[in-house]
Amino acid sequence: MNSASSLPPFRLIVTGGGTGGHTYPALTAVRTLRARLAEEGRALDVLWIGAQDGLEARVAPAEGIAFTPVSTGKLRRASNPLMMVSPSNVRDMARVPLGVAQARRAILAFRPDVVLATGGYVAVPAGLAARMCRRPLVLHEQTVRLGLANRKLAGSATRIAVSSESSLPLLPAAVRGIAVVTGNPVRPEVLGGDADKAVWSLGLRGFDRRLPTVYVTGGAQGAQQINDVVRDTLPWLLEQANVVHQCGPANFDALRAQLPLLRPDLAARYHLTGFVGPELPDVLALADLVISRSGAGTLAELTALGKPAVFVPLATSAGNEQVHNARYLEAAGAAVTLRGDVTPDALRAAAAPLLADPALRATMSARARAHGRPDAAARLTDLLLATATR
Ligand SMILES: CC(=O)N[C@H]1[C@@H](OP(=O)(O)OP(=O)(O)OC[C@H]2O[C@@H](n3ccc(=O)[nH]c3=O)[C@H](O)[C@@H]2O)O[C@H](CO)[C@@H](O)[C@@H]1O
Repeated sequence: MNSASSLPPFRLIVTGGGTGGHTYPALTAVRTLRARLAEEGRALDVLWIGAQDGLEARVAPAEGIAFTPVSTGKLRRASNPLMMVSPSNVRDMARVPLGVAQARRAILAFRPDVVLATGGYVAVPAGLAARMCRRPLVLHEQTVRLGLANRKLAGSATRIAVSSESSLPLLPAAVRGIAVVTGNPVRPEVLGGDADKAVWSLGLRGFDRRLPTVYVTGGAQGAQQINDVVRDTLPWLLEQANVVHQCGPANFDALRAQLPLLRPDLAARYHLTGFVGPELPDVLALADLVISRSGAGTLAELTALGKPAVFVPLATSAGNEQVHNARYLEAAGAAVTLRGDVTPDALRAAAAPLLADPALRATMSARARAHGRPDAAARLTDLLLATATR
């Protein structure tokens, strides 16, 4: 018998979620750590502390990960500090102490070797509880600047993993010494998609494979602004491309109601969906061009795969983080960013050269790939193992 197999299971608590951008890096870290430990004959026990209404509440059980929901409140940003004292903020902030108490109970019972927090407001109670229970706490930040949850937790962290070197000078000086650049983990299956499988599994029989395929995505919840501009550009777009449009579950019915307005030959090249689930890798493999928000998760995936993109950044996210993300790749010649009013004319002007010129897409693809970090999950796993108490 391998002597390593007599080691007790490694015990990990992950916390974070709400959106895909915070949920999938945690999921990828769990999978990578599990595989790494298995090579040493060691098991991994995991508990995910999340919010009942977050994406993580579906993702963790589907992965066979034990899930404990805790109470938490949205941390709203406000340019005017007085706005922070709104009734909804007071109500939400009052939920955090209850969440800390619930998370503390879970941590004391589970006795993790390390706690990984990947952001989203649900990470705050569990991160604070980790500190109270004196468990090592690793934060992972996907975006260039620390998000609100990670800013609240930075003082409690043992290590802070960031996704790019450009984050380091932006960190509070007091925590710069505990920061490590790991990159933003991308789910391994995202890198191994099959375009033909997407056509088959999504029933895209009307797609014309001689034309490029555009994947439109607004992030897990969809983006109204992208949906509106794509809807208004659709007849033109479908003259020169197939389109897979992920619109967000809440927006699906309203958009579907407009489908009969499309010419049938064009409608055959259009696939509308609320959320792209397990078939995401195949859809990405099929895509020649992506029109999307510039959230950190999407960017990590598009650069790892080398996909040319037209970005429509969410301009109100903290510190205009999505604008920064998008412009960074645009400056590298890997993407185009829509600025100012997001009109059909602006989208047509940005997409037309890319749809017309496969050589241009190939050049942008190579430039995007140069910014990918396929080893991010392995680096984050190294950090978790190095920070664990046992
Ligand atoms: C509105 C908001 O607060 N956005 C933030 C949120 O992004 P948000 O989570 O909305 O978006 P991201 O781009 O980071 O991640 C989306 C993830 O969901 C996946 N996906 C999306 C749609 C779909 O149908 N299926 C699917 O699997 C994507 O492939 C990706 O893995 O967290 C990011 C990471 O901290 C931040 O950079 C964003 O600014």
